[in-house]
Parts: sequence; structure tokens; C-alpha cells
Amino acid sequence: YHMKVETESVQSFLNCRDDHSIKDFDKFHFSPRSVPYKHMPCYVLKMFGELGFINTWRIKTTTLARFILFVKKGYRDAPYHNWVHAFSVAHFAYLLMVNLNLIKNDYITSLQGLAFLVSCLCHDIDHRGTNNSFQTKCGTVLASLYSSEGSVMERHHLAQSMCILNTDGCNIFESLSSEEYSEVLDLLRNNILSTDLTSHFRMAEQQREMISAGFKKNDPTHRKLLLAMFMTCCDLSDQTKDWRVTKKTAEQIYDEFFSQGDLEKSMGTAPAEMMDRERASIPDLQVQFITNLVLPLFKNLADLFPAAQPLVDTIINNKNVWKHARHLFQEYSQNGTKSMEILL
Ligand SMILES: Cc1nc2ccc(C(=O)NCC(C)C)cc2n2c(-c3cc(OC(C)(C)C)ccc3Cl)nnc12
Ligand SMILES: [Mg+2]
Repeated sequence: YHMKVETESVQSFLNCRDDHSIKDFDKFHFSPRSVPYKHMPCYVLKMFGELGFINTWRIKTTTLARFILFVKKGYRDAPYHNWVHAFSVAHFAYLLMVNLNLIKNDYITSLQGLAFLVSCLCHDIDHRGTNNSFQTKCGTVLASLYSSEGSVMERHHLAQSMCILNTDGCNIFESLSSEEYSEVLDLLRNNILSTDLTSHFRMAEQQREMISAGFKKNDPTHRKLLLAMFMTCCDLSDQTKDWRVTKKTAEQIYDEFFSQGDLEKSMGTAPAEMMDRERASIPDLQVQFITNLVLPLFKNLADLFPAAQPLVDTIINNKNVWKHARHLFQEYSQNGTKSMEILL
């Protein structure tokens, strides 16, 4: 049986070498969700290779392959917070490093780049499709473990990632010196914890000040804020793709949110409006989310990196489609078609 699993997993790393059907993999407009599911592990390996991490950090290919498969297995089949989300977030980290030349232009070091890519891949491992307030409200096991420190889910994602690194034959950082090793684990921790909404809001203010005051490449605090900003950009990168992608993502997210709302109702607690399928208006919520969170973040990115301006334009286009959708929804919802099908 083990032979079968091993050969199957080895096979899953060979089939993207000759896959010439994928064009523009390195471009901002490319949608990683269009990569065939069974080719995703192979494209992760490709990204590590293209960024030079395999050679620079002496990563054994078999170790990296096994690590990727363990990370993939660590994700559940939640409607949104699944392996495909992790792959798309990691792909955007790759796009930022390639298109903004982050390492070549000394915005980040190669070690920070390695930690950045690994953090994106691992940032939502073992997500259950419910958010932090659900954990504390319902007193889940994860809440009992982490609620005193906050960022309950993110601490769990980090703990799961550490478990995989400590699994035989999966430690991709084994060739690093002890200084590099402790630095990369520090980076992993900061990056994964920065994908918590509350820590994002706390850092968003400092990021704005950093950019208006002028970014300093060798300022360690600026470095930390920049990496946190990159993590959130990657987590929200579906918003930078064409309408079909952002629409599909919204369907998956609200599928997850409404399931949590149903669960909370069955437990006798009232869900937030965005989690309540009876009350939520998806276009309104999306216009708010894009206006309050997504746009300010990517405007900051474009202030620092003008090459990222096309991303802001795409986000604004998608926001306008949601604005137009609001009228459609109001019109149709009188006839009860509250579903997303009516959106082209
Ligand atoms: C399309 C899209 N709509 C969303 C609508 C609402 C919310 C939500 O949680 N609202 C609560 C208030 C307090 C803001 C999140 C949404 N969302 C995310 C997302 C981002 C996350 O965290 C970072 C990356 C740090 C922002 C964490 C979890 C998620 Cl699901 N990703 N895509 C989306
Ligand atoms: Mg998360």
C-alpha cells in the first residue's frame, strides 16, 4: 500500500513539467484556481524552484515534495478555506516576488521570501470553516487552547505547520544553520499570525504611516509591516482577478459563513448579519468589504510598488460590478431569487 501511495505522490510531481497548456503563470492576471487540481502540488514545487529556494537553501526535492503533500492533506474540504485557497495564496506570493523583484531589489531577503511562500501555503491549515469568534462563543477545543492569547485559528494553523516540519522527511529547513532556522520559524509565526483580522486592523494604521512617512528598506519594523501587508494581500488576492473568480470566491465564502450562521442558530445564539442567510445581502457586504479593507490595502501596495496599480484597477472594476449587482438583487429579491445565479 505504501508503495502505491509513494508512487502516486511522486507521480503528482512529474505531470506539470510537460504541461504547456498553462500560459501566463507568472502574470498578475493569471488565476491559480484554473490550474488542474491534481497538478497543484507540482506547481508549488515549480514555484520553489523558480524562486531559487531549492538551491539557495539546499532543500532536498523529495523532502519538499513530501512536505507539500502533508500540507495539502492538512487542509479540510471546507467550501472556501481549503487546499485550493492555500495554493492560490501561495501563488500570489510567487507573483509578488517575481513581478515586483522583491528579493533582487532587497525589499526582502531570500530567507524572508522562503518563509513568506511557506507561510502562505500553511496559513490556514486545518481550518474548519468557522471563524475565531465562533471558537470562543462555542468553547471549542481550539478556544480552550488559544483563546487567552487571541488569534485562535491562526495559532492552530501555526501549530499544525510546526507539526509537519517535525514529521520525518518533511523538514524543508533541515539544511539551514541554527540562526537561519530560528529566524525562519520566527518569520513563519509572524506571517501566519498576521493573517488574523484583528492583527491586520492593528497593523493597517502603522502601514499607512510607514508609507506616508516613506518606506525604509533596512528598517526592521518597516520590514515586518511590509511582510504582514504582503500576507494580507495574498490572502485577499482573489479580489485582484477577473469577475468570474471574485464571484465564485464570494459564493464559497458565504457558503461557509451561512453554514456557520446555521450552526449558531441551532445552538441558540444569533449569528452576525454576514453569517445569516436570512439577512445578508452579499453585494452590499462585498462593497463594504472591498471599500473598507481590500482597496485601502492594495492602494498601499501600489503606493510602494507602482507595478501593482493594475491590481487596484481590477478591484475597483469588481467593486462596481457588485454595486450594479445591488440593484439587480433588490429587483429580483422581490421575486425571491436571492441567489447568485442572476449575476452574469
Ligand atoms: C471576499 C471576502 N469577503 C469577506 C467578507 C467578510 C469577511 C470578514 O471576516 N468580515 C469581518 C469584519 C470584522 C471584517 C471576510 C471576507 N473575506 C476574506 C477573509 C479575510 C480574512 O483576513 C484578512 C486576510 C486578514 C482580511 C479572514 C477571513 C476571511 Cl473569510 N477573504 N476574502 C473575503
Ligand atoms: Mg486564515
